Amino acid sequence: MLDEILAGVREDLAIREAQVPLDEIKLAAAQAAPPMDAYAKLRAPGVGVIAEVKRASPSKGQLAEIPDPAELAKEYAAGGARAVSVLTEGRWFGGSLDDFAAVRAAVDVPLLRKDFVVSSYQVHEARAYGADLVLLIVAALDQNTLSGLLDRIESLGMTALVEVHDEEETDRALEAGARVIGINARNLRTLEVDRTVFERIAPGLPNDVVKIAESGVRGPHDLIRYASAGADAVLVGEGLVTQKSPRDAVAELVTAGSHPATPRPAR
Ligand SMILES: O=C(O)c1ccccc1NCC(=O)[C@H](O)[C@H](O)COP(=O)(O)O
Repeated sequence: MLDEILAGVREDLAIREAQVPLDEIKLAAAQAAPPMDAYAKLRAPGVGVIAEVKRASPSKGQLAEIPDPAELAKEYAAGGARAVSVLTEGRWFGGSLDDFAAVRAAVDVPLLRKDFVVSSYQVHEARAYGADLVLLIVAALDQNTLSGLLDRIESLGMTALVEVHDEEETDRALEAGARVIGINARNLRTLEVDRTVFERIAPGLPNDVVKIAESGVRGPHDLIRYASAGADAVLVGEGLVTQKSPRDAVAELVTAGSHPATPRPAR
């Protein structure tokens, strides 16, 4: 599945690189408003909610139409989302950089570029579009490329969210210098969600690493479960875009995450 997605990403990237030279993208990145300190925001007290603009997925197909991603992002922000994630991959997730630009213009919370980043061109592109966070998927990258992209992201003032699925990938993320690690419960081979993966890996991460539980949050009970295993934030897509009121759905999660009774291990 990952190889198939990556093949399409590389094809689309080659087209953009031919249309807009790297120097032009770098210039636009230099002129963009400075990035927010997403690391600090994600370490704030309580369990944060990163709310995702997600139209479709390989595991579920079409999830929601989302005719106006900016409006959805405003609802997320009004519900108390600590950050917004915008999928920019088009073939499988129905996202685009146009979606990202629209969301950037609409909300003032940190924005994650959620894509399959394999080249520094995409990192500069993310900055040019106003990203504060960029996703790096360990399974998609060799170690040199992972370290190089992470350094590039941080040198541009953004924060890398480094995604792992198992212990070996976690070791690679830490070796590369990840400060924010997303543990994704969705197995990239089977596409099944196993929430115990977070519970297994998160307790072994250093205290200063921000721990994000990705996938499988369908309501406050899932957030509370991830919180008790040490999550600083949860990344939620399907559980929000399929709701009648995404604002209320975010608010419910935020309330669960800020409740003093929500159990979280001490740092
Ligand atoms: O969502 C998928 O089917 C998927 C398949 C292959 C690679 C990545 C995939 N999803 C990306 C994500 O990480 C999720 O969008 C994100 O964690 C939110 O998950 P959910 O709340 O379960 O929609």
